[in-house]
Amino acid sequence: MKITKDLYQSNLVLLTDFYQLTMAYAYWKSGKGEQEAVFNLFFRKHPFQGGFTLAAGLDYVVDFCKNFKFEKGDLEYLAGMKNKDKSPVFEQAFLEYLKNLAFTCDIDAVEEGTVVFPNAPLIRVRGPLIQCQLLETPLLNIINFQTLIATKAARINIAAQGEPVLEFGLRRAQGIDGALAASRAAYIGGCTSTSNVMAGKLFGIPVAGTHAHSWIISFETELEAFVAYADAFPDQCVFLVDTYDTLNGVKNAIKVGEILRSKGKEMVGIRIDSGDLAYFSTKARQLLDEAGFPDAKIIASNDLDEHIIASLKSQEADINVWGVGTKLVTAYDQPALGAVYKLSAIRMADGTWDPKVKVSQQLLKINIPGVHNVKRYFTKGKAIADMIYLEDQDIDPKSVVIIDPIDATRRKRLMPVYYQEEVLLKPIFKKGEKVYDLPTLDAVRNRAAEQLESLDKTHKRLVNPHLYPVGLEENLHHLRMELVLKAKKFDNGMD
Ligand SMILES: Nc1ncnc2c1ncn2[C@@H]1O[C@H](COP(=O)(O)OP(=O)(O)OP(=O)(O)O)[C@@H](O)[C@H]1O
Ligand SMILES: O=P(O)(O)OC[C@H]1O[C@H](OP(=O)(O)OP(=O)(O)O)[C@H](O)[C@@H]1O
Ligand SMILES: O=C(O)c1cccnc1
Ligand SMILES: [Mg+2]
Repeated sequence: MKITKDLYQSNLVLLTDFYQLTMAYAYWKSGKGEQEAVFNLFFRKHPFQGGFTLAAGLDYVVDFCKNFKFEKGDLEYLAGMKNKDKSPVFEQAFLEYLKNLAFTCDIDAVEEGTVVFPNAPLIRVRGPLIQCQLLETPLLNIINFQTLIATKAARINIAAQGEPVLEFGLRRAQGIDGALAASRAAYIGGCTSTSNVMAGKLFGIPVAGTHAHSWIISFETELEAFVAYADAFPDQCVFLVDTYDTLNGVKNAIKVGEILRSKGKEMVGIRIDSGDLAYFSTKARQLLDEAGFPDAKIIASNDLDEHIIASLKSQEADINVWGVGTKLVTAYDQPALGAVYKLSAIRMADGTWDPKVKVSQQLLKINIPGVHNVKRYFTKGKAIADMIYLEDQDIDPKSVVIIDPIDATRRKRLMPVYYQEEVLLKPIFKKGEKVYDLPTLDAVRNRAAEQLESLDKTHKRLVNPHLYPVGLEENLHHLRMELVLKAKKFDNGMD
């Protein structure tokens, strides 16, 4: 998908925080700009108090990197930026440098639709410091949001237990790209369609919908409105029944359903958008069944989320299709994922890597150093643990121990000889050249479904999920501890 071309008619190289450009300038001036570095994008805690996160957004990242170029207009804008004393912020030679800057990084990333866990990288960027730094903000912007919404959608779809979830969020989404990116991510997370026609056009997502109360109240009576709708859409009739009196609305839908049937057509169903959805759906089901419409679907909407859907399921509501808008596309209960992008290694003059940690009072906030990757172990198709390991470390496959990054007393011994394994970070760009074929959106959606299937149901519980084990390989754990102790100079760790 070419977001830059289709949506913005330009590249997005200035879609970054100003401080990335000022740092880039200072790196350049200090001669460090080309020093090779490694940064990792990861999050520290699952959103929505859940037990899994579904990665999304890589397609946009690839598009962003392919179009990473400072063009004339971008440089003119930067040239016009002035300090308080009216001197230019960026000297001309630096703007020349930006003009000639070509994207040359290596990017390794988990594929879209992969289930991911805290602390393990979703994206690893390796390349000249300046380029790595300039990628921080756009990569976080893209991945944070789409991953958040794909995860929310997956939770909603889990609650719906395989029944279709129609995404209705456009009117409440966070602006234009918030809406489009949310529709895309919601589809990856398992939604069956979007109401957003432009998302349909841009991404090939199936577009679907019913009609609004305005249609009904524009007529003298509800029955007239249903008849006129059936006339326009004899093959796709879903009647919104709750404008005046829901059960009377169902009776009117049945009347029009019978008219349609006399013409050899079949109504698709009804939609209920207010009131007690358990009560009205059960009553509506009885009326439809008694009238000979057992196949008519009952669609419910109205501020739904995974918790209300799960509650309606437990109340045995007779709902077959779920329309979900606001709470999905705005990630209502947690508006940001909180993924970060941290430097983990820098290449020294002698060619060796210098692993880096940013020390914090909380172990949770201390990043994982070095050039690392993630391996997932499976037994009988089920994911059992993820190991974060140093890429150049020899690991004895017969005895793998992973250590919890927050609590080193929590360890798990793995016997990989009995397992299948998958390295999660896949090469996407090598020296700036794309080496990865982007899958279609449908393939990403299928991967998400398979990945969720590979996860034990205890991790997919909506509340108080069982923690999936993610640990550091022993050597990486020791390296991290060593660096932390060194940085804290041993004695002030308890200030
Ligand atoms: N049986 C139910 N169990 C749990 N939650 C429900 C049930 N029925 C509906 N809900 C949810 O309760 C909330 C009801 O919203 P609200 O108080 O706005 O009432 P309403 O029926 O939508 O009123 P209005 O007619 O003004 O739209 C919605 O989020 C809806 O999804
Ligand atoms: O409730 P959501 O999950 O956001 O789903 C979309 C909602 O948008 C429409 O009504 P709208 O909210 O615009 O008006 P209403 O609440 O007055 O029906 C529709 O009838 C749904 O209720
Ligand atoms: O098609 C629908 O029923 C629909 C679309 C947008 C928002 N609410 C409902
Ligand atoms: Mg509403």
